[in-house]
Amino acid sequence: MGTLLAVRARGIGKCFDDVVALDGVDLEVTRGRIYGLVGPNGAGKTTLLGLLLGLAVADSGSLEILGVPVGRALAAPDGVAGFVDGPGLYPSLTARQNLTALAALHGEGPRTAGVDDVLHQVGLTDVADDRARGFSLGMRQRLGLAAALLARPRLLVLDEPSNGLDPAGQQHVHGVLTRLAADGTAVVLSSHRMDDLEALCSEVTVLAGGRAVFSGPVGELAAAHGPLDYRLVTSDPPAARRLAAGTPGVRVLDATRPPHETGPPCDTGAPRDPGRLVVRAPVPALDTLVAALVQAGVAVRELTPVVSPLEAAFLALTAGQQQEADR
Ligand SMILES: Nc1ncnc2c1ncn2[C@@H]1O[C@H](COP(=O)(O)OP(=O)(O)OP(=O)(O)O)[C@@H](O)[C@H]1O
Repeated sequence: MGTLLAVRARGIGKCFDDVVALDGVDLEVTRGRIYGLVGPNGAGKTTLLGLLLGLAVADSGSLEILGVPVGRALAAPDGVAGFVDGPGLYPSLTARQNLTALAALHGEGPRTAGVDDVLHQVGLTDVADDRARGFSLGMRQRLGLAAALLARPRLLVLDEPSNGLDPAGQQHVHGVLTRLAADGTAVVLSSHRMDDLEALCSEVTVLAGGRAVFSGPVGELAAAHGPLDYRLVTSDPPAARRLAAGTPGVRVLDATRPPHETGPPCDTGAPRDPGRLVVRAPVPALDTLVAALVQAGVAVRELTPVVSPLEAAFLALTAGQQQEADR
């Protein structure tokens, strides 16, 4: 079983003076999978990724990478590549020169990829001879990814690889990562974007205040939240409001409150947009409400979660922990 794991971390702790960046974090990443780390700012994501890259050493706990225990010395574990805090590039060199310099450091061999190949993989062939200085953030991210790919890593570690990518760039990078995983590489990435997680990751760890508050399949995270808030637009808003208020399990919320806010619902005072209703309900109660609306001849024109289930779960999981950490 151990050899199937690219990362096996147990009880990882890391402090910076009196700041507890990681507090007993466990992490298991299987080879051939894309694993997501999410969490609010300061949750500990970059710190954890830095440990995987050998840029820092944990204060406590045990860490095994690609089956090899990580020691106390600062060193990039064999078979691992990636970046945290943005890729390190030479701005005055072209994309190709940056990669050629790195390739020379790696030394050519069966375990390294060619410069042209990685440029092609990340879609930078056309700008290969442009200086990195003039690159947009998204292009720098792609070049950083290309640099990591040179080493043909068995574990790829990326800190917010989607930063600055336009939708086409994002799709391209997703394609690269998906192919790598299909070939057996384990990918660990951090992201603030739930769409990244949904599109890419099979499993995810949610960090808040240095602790893992959720670890498991992305689908389970989406289900890890109670009733969602739904936006309800109908042909007869007053009737819909009355019916919603009378349906067991359905709470009518003030449609003017910020959509991400969780906690007890507000009163049902007149919303700014009287045609729109926001209700909080578990799915069975929502079904009952929709049936009641149809029976009363009220047309349902829109019924959508105010935030995605994944986002709602993320907000609910991290809010309490983060407040605790901030105290
Ligand atoms: N080198 C350092 N020196 C001092 N404190 C640090 C250092 N690196 C991280 N920290 C602190 O450790 C905590 C975790 O930081 P980290 O950068 O890992 O969080 P993060 O989840 O990556 O945040 P973000 O989403 O903002 O990138 C923060 O309180 C941060 O200020």
